[in-house]
Amino acid sequence: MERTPGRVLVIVPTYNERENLPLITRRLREALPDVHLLVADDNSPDGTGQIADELAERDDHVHVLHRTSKQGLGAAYIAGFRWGLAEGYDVLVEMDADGSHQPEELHKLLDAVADGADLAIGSRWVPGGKTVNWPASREFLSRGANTYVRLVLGIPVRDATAGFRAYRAATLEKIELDGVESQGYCFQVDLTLRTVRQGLRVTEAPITFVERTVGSSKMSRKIILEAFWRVALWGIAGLGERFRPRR
Ligand SMILES: Nc1nc2c(ncn2[C@@H]2O[C@H](COP(=O)(O)OP(=O)(O)O[C@H]3O[C@H](CO)[C@@H](O)[C@H](O)[C@@H]3O)[C@@H](O)[C@H]2O)c(=O)[nH]1
Repeated sequence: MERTPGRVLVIVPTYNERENLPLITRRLREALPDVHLLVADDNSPDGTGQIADELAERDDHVHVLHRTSKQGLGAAYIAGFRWGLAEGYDVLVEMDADGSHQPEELHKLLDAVADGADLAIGSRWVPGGKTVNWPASREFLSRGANTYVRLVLGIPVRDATAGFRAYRAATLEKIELDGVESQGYCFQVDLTLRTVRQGLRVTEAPITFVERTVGSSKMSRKIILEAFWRVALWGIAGLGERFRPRR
């Protein structure tokens, strides 16, 4: 039986996803008809924003946030979270537009939240999780990045870079979104770390990540470097906290 932990908003950040957006919208609406969708578009040159507007005109469960320029995944999600919190949603979900994250698996994350998780992560690297058609280089990078994160930050999460996740609204309210500066994919690690450090409950549910067949990844060297230096700095800051003399 389907269980929902309240009003759910799925936030989909988009940059040049005109072909993917109608398909992912249809799949989500069919899989979970009650959930709402917010498209956070960074003024995509390919007209994704206009496609989103057309979808929203036909369906009152679809909403659009138009942003002025490409400012990274993290900034788009923060804007989406703020919109969702102001509108009173109980659960805010992150999901890619390109079909890598399957709407048909979203119920696993919502079940985990209904069972008490403050953050439920759709994980490729727990038993039962997997990837389909992902190039070996991307798998190597993702596994390496997660090992680096675990070693440097010591957080007990197998897939801290995963982008399919469900947050309780209360979690986002506690983790001080104002202080988040990460722009690229390390945004995912940043929010995981903040959630863990608040003593909140993080659950990983196994998912199948399917490599996109249309459009292209926005992964770049800049995104990898940002993740590398930010994680190192968070690790050093954490060590400083641990060894600070107590008075
Ligand atoms: N608005 C906005 N959207 C963006 C931006 N950059 C990427 N996106 C959107 O964010 C989603 C994910 O981007 P991809 O470029 O397709 O990601 P990926 O390489 O497949 O990376 C996936 O794996 C990463 C590593 O595990 C994850 O960290 C990431 O979230 C994602 O799931 C897509 O819907 C894409 O359009 C941006 O600057 N602005």
